[in-house]
This record gives sequence, C-alpha cells and structure tokens, in this order.
Amino acid sequence: MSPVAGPADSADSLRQLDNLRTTSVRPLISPALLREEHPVSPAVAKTVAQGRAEAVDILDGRDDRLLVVVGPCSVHDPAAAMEYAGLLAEQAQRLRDALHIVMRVYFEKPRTTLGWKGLINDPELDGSFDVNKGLRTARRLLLDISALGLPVGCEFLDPITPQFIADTVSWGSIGARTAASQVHRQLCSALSMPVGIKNSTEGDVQVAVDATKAAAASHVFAGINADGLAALFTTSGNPDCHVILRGGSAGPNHDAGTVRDTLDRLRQAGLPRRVMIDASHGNSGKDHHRQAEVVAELAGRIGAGERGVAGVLLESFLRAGRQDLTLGRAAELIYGRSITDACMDWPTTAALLDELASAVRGR
Ligand SMILES: O=C[C@H](O)[C@H](O)COP(=O)(O)O
Ligand SMILES: C=C(OP(=O)(O)O)C(=O)O
Repeated sequence: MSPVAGPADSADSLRQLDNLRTTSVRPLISPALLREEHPVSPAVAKTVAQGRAEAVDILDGRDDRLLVVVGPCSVHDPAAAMEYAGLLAEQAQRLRDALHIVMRVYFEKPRTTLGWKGLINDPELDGSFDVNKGLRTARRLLLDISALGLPVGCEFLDPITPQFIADTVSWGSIGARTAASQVHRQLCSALSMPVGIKNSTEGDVQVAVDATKAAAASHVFAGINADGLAALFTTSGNPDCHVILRGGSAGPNHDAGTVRDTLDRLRQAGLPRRVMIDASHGNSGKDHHRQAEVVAELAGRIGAGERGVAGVLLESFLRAGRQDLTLGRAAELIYGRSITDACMDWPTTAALLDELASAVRGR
C-alpha cells in the first residue's frame, strides 16, 4: 500500500513551490501613517495645487510661459538638495513672469542594469535598504522644499510609492524605461498632477504618444490604499499627460523636425499638441556641457516664435559633473555633486534660466 499524504507532507510540498527566491520580508509603514507623521500644511497645499494648475495652464496653452523642471538627477543628500532649493526658489520668484519653475526632486532611479536605486530604496547609500527611512526622508524633503513656495517634480517608478508622496508633487514623470509599461500607464491615469512621459531609450517617440493616450483613459487595476492594503482602483484618466523628447541611442531628438513630427502624431492620436524637451540624457549624450547647447538652440527657436514646446527638463546641481558612489562610503562624496547622471552647476543653470526667460519674453 502506498503511504497517504498527511497535512505535514502537503505543507512541505507547498514550501517547495513558494518564495523560493525571497530571502526576507520586512514590514513597510503605511501611507496613512507617513502622511500623519509628515502632514501637508495649508501653505504647502497651496504651493502643490498652484504648481499643478500653472503647469496645466501652460500645457493647455492658456498661459504663454514655459514650464521648466530643473534639479539634480537624483537626490542623495537632503541638505544639499535644500541648499539647491533655496537658490532655485529665488530664481523661480524672479523669473515667474516668463517661467514656471518646478524643482526636479527624484528619489527613484530606473537603472539600465544595476546600481544605487535612489534615496527611497537605500537612504544610507550603503546597501542597508532602509526603505521606511527613505520614505520618511523623501516626504520630509518634499514638504520642506514646497514650504519655500517652490513646487516639486518626481519620477514615479515603483507603483506603490505614489501613495506615500504624491499629495506633495506638482509634476510627475514616467521614464524612458517604463513608458511602455501598462502598470505605469494605469498609474498615470490615477495621478492627480500632470505627468511627462518619455520616449524610449532607443528613441521611439510613438511609445510615449501611446502611453499618453492610454493614461488619458479610465482603468481598473490593483494597488495599495492609504492603509497599505491591496485594493482595486477605478480611475477617470489623466488628460494632463504629455510627451517628453529625451533623445535616444540613435542621437538627439530636440530638433524642430522631431517636435513637428511628434505634434502630428499627437494630433492623429486625438491628443493635445504639446511636448516637453529633456536637455539631458539622449539629447546631451549625458554630457552636462551639452545641455547648455540644447537650451541655447531651443531658446533661439522659442524666441523666434516656435510653439508646441511647453516645457524643458534640465539636470542641474550645486556642482558640475558626477561622481561614483562606493556603497558604505558616502562620507567620502563631494558635497553637491551628482552620484547618478552628470549635472550642470548652479551658475550655469542660473544663466540658462535667464536665457530661457528672455526667449519667452521675446516671442
Ligand atoms: O537619469 C538617470 C539615468 O540615466 C538612468 O537612471 C539610467 O542610469 P544608468 O544607465 O546609469 O543605470
Ligand atoms: C531616468 C531618467 O531619464 P530617462 O528615463 O530619460 O533615462 C531621469 O530623468 O532621471
């Protein structure tokens, strides 16, 4: 007679099927708890809402200014990010007749292969992955920057993260590596702010047009609610998404011809005709000096009356260039210099903001 499988045997066989590659599961704070610990003040709420409304007015052509999202490639040192925010807030105020300036405050880095994945994932920069601390640090910084009256922009990469921070964000981005992802398009359909969606790393613009169309529609999908529990969401769609031309492996795509072609594609898809230009990434070949050339060319076109470019994205920090992070040796990093993509320094950035403002005033 063959032995009959008992409860212990079936528990053993289940253990052989599940979690074979998960080495630990740790608790995650809930979005509701984090929001209670770091609440949005009335002044911050005003900055966030106004930041969003002004961006939408520019994207819809009701406001003739330029949306400029500018800041470090990634935040790795909140103190340096705050120093940068103080400088940028002054310029944002001074140039507000021509530019709507939003600070790029990116905490999630999509890597080509491997690398530090941002302050939320590893806030100690040492491979300890204290995500709860990362979420707290990120939310606190977003609130502190907004309290200066400066709206913030973030890339959304992990579909769970927005519940923790999205109420503080005035402009969002979907990166080149996730523009084709249905999960991210569904997420965009729910987000309460305008979202720029990038062309692919290969330079395919149609994927960003398709994403913009998908994000404008209603979706039903699974996510987490404010208590951190799985829930089904039904969304109404986000009409404020827009394409970001970031160049690609085949070269830059910030030229007037690609802008015209993209506006045509948007029209054919029944979408509003507007684009944003990323002066960095594939448009600069990741050489921070070339961002200034992209901006100069763009400022010339804007000054000459070109329409359709509603916004510009710049990678800029206190000091120029980039440096390598060795995990666990953050103390050795040079203050104010990027640890992901190379950035322009502050004086160069301030000059380019002036150049863009003059172009807008002149058109
Ligand atoms: O903007 C940041 C980077 O370009 C992106 O995260 C990819 O970086 P990587 O190619 O260094 O991984
Ligand atoms: C990751 C980024 O860019 P891209 O998705 O264009 O590579 C970014 O803007 O930080």
